Amino acid sequence: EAGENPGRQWSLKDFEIGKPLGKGKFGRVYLAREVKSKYIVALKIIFKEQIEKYRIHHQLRREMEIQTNLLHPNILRLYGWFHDDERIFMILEYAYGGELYRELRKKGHFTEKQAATYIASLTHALAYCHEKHVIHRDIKPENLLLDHEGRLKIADFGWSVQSKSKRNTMCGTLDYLAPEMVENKAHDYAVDNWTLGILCYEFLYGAPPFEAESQNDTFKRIVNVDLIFPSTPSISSEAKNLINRLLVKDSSKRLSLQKIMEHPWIIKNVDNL
Ligand SMILES: COCCOc1ccc2cc1OCC(=O)N(C)CCCNCc1c[nH]c3ncnc(c13)N2
Repeated sequence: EAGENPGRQWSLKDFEIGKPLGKGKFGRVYLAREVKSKYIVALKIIFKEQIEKYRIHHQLRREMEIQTNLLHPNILRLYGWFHDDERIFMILEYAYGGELYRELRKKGHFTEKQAATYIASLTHALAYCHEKHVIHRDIKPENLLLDHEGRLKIADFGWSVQSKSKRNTMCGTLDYLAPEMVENKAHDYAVDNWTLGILCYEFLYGAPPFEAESQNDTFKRIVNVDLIFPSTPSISSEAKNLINRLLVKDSSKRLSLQKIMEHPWIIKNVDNL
């Protein structure tokens, strides 16, 4: 399998490129097959001029070092990478189920059982990242993928940082950003806990809680934690309790990842805990 000899130098001639899987800000992802082993992978192709233009070379390098060292069932594997004169190629685990948000748009919203299962998977993956001093900071539905068994995989670590200290660089779309980030204050691991609250709400209602016409209105709703639970779909009080304990302005008062795993809504709705 592609990961067996990580040290070896890969090149484009080792792969047959298949259908495009999607287009991101900095690159396109394709289905691909390693010629000798016939192993199926995803190949993310990023143009070097894009990297120079957006001056994200060091960030991309950090992201690839981080993702190579992360080994977790809910984190998309980065098996290795190579480059030619104008492109960088990332050899990634292929997620057959594609992007989770397509699933969310198709279904409108997930059942409480499905939402709780995804939140538990994300919590496990984040606990693992925080143990390795990695803050993801940019978890949003299009960076969440599903494998052939419908298991959640976090893909893009574009904004992750290997950090012990507090960070305060703006990043990501506003909807998922915690108050301390949109207020450009120093922030720490707890931003990922806030994002779990945003995603839990979005999985259950089909849209993020602070969505608004303008970025400025979203900004105001986030910093005021202007949280409203619509009457439909009708959601259990346990689910609302979890969301209320994650979308807390004071980052030190947000429910910890450990406490999320022990929350009654998770215990009640997730099978293989
Ligand atoms: C700096 O980059 C770090 C790595 O980022 C990614 C790795 C793998 C990705 C996506 C990644 O970033 C987000 C992105 O490019 N899009 C939103 C466009 C493509 C969406 N994926 C579609 C997809 C379907 N089946 C897949 N199996 C594996 N990986 C996939 C996909 N995508």
